[in-house]
Amino acid sequence: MPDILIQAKGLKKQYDSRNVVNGVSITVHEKEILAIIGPNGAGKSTTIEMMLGIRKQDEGEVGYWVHDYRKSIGAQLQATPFFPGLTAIENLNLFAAFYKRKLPKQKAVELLTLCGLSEVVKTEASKLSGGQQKRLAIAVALVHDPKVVFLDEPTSALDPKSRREIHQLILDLNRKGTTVVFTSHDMDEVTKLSYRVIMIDQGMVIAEGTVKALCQKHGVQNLEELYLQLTMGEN
Ligand SMILES: Nc1ncnc2c1ncn2[C@@H]1O[C@H](COP(=O)(O)OP(=O)(O)OP(=O)(O)O)[C@@H](O)[C@H]1O
Repeated sequence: MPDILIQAKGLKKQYDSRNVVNGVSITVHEKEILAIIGPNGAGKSTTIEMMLGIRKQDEGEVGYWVHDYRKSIGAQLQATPFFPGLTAIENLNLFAAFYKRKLPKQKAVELLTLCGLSEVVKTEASKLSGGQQKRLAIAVALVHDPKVVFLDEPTSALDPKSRREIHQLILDLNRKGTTVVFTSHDMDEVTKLSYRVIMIDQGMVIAEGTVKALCQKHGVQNLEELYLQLTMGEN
């Protein structure tokens, strides 16, 4: 088993006295693609934000492979605030500066091209389409060559072609050694991309393993069936 990069243990978070994350433990291994799945409101984003250190847990702890982990983790969250009036490439440069990096123009254009944004390099970020903004958020997450990247619903709201391109981007990144943790509601996408899946429901981990092993264990044909079986009876 490759090295452990991040180990979250017993994470709990309450909002308004409601347990939205209720004892979640997640281990992220080096060079894997880990999918975190579960119904709307299950607590996936909150868990990710606690793992990123941007939301404080009420209980539990998160351990990292290095002390200064923020320098080596990238994140595309569901809403990435871009800077108004700045173009795609200017936003990228600004985010690079936050990491104390100077992004050479060629590298910035390469990254935008990798994320399918070569034609809108100089377009104001706020004028990009929803899907293009999502791609820019992914580019921003990669600006400092992170060792681990968290992508929260990287393909939601994308058209099928863009979705495929993001799949390829995730696979390419992983091939180059980047560890990827992502969330998705698309079970085919999860099956195609992930080495391992963690299913969260009502703030708790209800299943964990490879898609193949989980399907065998529960006697189902595919991940969607498993998902429906394990979350049945909920509204
Ligand atoms: N800042 C907040 N204040 C109050 N409640 C919150 C806050 N953030 C999240 N919640 C609530 O916590 C619960 C879990 O939200 P979270 O965004 O983690 O779910 P999720 O699994 O990522 O859902 P989705 O798949 O819809 O993105 C939801 O009921 C949500 O309304």
